[in-house]
Amino acid sequence: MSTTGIIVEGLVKRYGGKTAINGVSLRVEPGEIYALLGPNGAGKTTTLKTIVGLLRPDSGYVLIDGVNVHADRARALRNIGYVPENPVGFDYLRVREFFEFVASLRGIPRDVLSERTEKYLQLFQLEKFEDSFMGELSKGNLQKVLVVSALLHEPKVLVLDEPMSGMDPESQIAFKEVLREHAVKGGTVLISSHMLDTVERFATRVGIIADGKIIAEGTLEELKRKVEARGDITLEQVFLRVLKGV
Ligand SMILES: Nc1ncnc2c1ncn2[C@@H]1O[C@H](COP(=O)(O)OP(=O)(O)OP(=O)(O)O)[C@@H](O)[C@H]1O
Repeated sequence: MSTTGIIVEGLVKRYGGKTAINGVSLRVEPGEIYALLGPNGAGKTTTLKTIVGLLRPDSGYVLIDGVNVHADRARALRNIGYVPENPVGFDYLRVREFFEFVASLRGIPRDVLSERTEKYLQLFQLEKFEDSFMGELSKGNLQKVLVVSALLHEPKVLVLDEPMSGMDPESQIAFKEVLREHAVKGGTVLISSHMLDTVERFATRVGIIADGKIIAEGTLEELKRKVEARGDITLEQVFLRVLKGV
């Protein structure tokens, strides 16, 4: 069986006595955009942080393109672009300097960096902020800068925690296009979101998590069948029915 993309098996993560995720398993193949949905506190952020190696699971494992994240984090990270839920920057670095810093960590040559930053700054309407300090940016613009920084090394796997929450509509459109393009080229995308009407239009598969467990998973059509819905029904309605156990 192929081990490319994301493989998550039996993840359990506890914070002290509290079990945040309890046996989460999922697979995201190259070419897929998998949306992880769930109510507040369901365990989305904990799952994503564990997948990118920021948290160590109490049990279970994660393979990114065949590399065990918790056994060989440095190697696994080469293939991951991660955008955290709460954007945090380096207040006294200019946007341009931040990208140079990321490029030096990632080993991106100067000419490649300038080509990529030009492309993404334009795409996300960030050109005029290139010389701004990160600490001066609005939340949405900081979020976009972090999205760009996660794309700079063109990772195979993107893990994105509610990346669109602060973005204006034009940037959301550009962002969705970037994700589609990434998937079409054989990349893998795992995204958490509360924006169900948006997710419905670009996710190829959806997982619904509640109380630390994936309670339903599939394409929108498969989920509709699961809740025995007939006719036109939105992802939002499917989501509510799954949570109610209908
Ligand atoms: N650092 C922490 N210490 C203790 N408990 C935590 C910590 N982080 C999260 N939790 C708890 O773990 C559970 C899962 O939280 P998590 O942030 O993963 O959920 P989420 O689905 O991302 O929520 P939201 O949609 O509100 O962002 C919640 O009960 C939360 O209170």
